[in-house]
Amino acid sequence: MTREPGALYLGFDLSTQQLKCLVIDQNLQLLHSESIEFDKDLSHYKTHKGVYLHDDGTVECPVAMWLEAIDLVFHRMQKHKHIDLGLVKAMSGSCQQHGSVYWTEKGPKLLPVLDANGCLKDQLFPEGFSRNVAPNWQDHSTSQECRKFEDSCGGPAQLAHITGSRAHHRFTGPQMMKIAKKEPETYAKTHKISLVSSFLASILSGQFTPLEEADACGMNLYDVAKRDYNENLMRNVDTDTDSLREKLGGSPIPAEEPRPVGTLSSYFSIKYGLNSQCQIFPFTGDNLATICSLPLQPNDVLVSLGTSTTILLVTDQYHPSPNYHLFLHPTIPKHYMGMICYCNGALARERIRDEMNANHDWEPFNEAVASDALDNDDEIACYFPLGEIVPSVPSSYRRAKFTRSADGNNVALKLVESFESVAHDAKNIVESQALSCRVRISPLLSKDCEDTNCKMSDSTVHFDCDNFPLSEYTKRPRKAFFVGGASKNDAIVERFARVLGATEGNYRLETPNSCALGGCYRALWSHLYYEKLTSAAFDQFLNRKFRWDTDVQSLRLTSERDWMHYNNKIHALSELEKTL
Ligand SMILES: Nc1ncnc2c1ncn2[C@@H]1O[C@H](COP(=O)(O)OP(=O)(O)O)[C@@H](O)[C@H]1O
Ligand SMILES: O=C(CO)[C@@H](O)[C@H](O)COP(=O)(O)O
Repeated sequence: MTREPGALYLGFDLSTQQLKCLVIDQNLQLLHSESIEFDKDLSHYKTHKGVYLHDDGTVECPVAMWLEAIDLVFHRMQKHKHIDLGLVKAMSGSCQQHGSVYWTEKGPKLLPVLDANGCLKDQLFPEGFSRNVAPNWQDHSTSQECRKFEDSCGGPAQLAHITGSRAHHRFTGPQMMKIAKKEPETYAKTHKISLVSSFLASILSGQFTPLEEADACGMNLYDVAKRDYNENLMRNVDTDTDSLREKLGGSPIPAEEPRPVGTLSSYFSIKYGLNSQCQIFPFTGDNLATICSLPLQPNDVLVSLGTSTTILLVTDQYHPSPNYHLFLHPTIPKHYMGMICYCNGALARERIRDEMNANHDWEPFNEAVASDALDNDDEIACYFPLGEIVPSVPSSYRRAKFTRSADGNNVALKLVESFESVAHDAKNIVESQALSCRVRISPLLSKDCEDTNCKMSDSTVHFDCDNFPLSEYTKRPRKAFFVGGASKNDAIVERFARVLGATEGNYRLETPNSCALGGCYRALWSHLYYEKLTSAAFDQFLNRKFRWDTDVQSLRLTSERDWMHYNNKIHALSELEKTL
């Protein structure tokens, strides 16, 4: 491989609560990290945890805030003298999945002519956008639209078969349908629609950029096997499907093809001293970028402890099911990303932390989570301050004590208002979140994956201990990798690891910004591949370059005994979910 000494690569992540940007060199060495926290750094938008949450379940983000954040992140990076932005050869990155940005006819025309003496927000907002806000992935307001999507193709299993997922509130198709029906004037004014990922790529490249194919799988509109939009599903949004295709910018950019969407907009090169030839490669969804941050092998699981908790793995099998999501892999041909996503991850844990300690200090929470003396073996609970995705239930809290029959086959639950102390809630929330991941990822780990998925495909809400033996839910992953904001918390990660029970090791990525890091790696590999400086495929490239000694921290291996301990709670969780 030819070297380009001094070259730098940027990876962005426009996630729920922050815009992050990482800088790496050609050896994958992390040189700098910058982050804009929306609530704190752009507090005039009055977001709470990056979003506006409405009573009817609508959750949205202000587009103008993102524009300000983009300028601010470059402004701050420019101040760091050890980073020469002029050496940046390529950028890529990721954004929260499913969110959509609505452009007026004028919007895309403004992009190439932005004046570096002004700022993004003042020149693009409001006339560039037909909607001031973008739907956020935590939105729960599209039940009717989801039903329509599933009915229009024969049900959840059929929709999952076509698009890789059953209908989900947050998916872009149902969200666009809601806007088209409930805000017809807005929809009529909409000339183009971006996913958050293609929005950021458009801003950076100074031209409207089509969707990236892997991220397009999060819409309930894209036929994964045919690699094209499904006309029948598109009609749920707009009967004029040609016009909808046009709004989406035509066919998505093939996921695995490393070709730049353009070079950096002159707005950024002039204003912040970047190289005008810097290549912009496609941006994707945050979870899709996360799997590019690690050399994952079959049966490895990646646990992303961001605002959401998501559990991810890579597979070459397309065996869709309503119980999980499959997306095209963003960089490896003929591969897919399996995913299970929970809304109630970090924010639900924070609520319990704050009940234990008004100073938002994690210490008391961690003490409870790490404690083996705190006896909660007969307790099970679900903590869903927001409506949950899996199981698909409205906002709810349930706590129960349980007993098992002598033969272990039956569980009797007794719902309770509270446990002995909030410390029990701390340990129970981490255990139940991890246990839900464990049982639901199990079919994706199976060697006889095809059979298992077929058997499970009707059970769209609950995993089901009545009809399937415990062994269906007790497959152990090979390695578990922990990433995201909460992965720096030893107590949470250690407890999660014990429940998941990886057989060959538990690891924490040294930088919690795995999505941005995956973006950096994609930018670097794409640039080298496109410039014919490497012929290695992405996975070969990463396997060769990944530095196990510095990029991940190896954690305690889970013992068989620790892992078996949690078999006892699986049946109880199944029973508890039936009460939701
Ligand atoms: N030390 C910590 N212990 C537990 N959780 C933490 C810790 N530090 C950060 N977090 C959690 O990480 C979350 C943010 O994760 P991050 O991956 O940065 O979010 P995003 O979804 O915006 O990408 C916060 O909501 C917080 O609950
Ligand atoms: O909706 C999903 C995945 O389907 C979420 O994972 C979002 O992509 C946001 O992620 P974070 O802000 O938690 O990183």
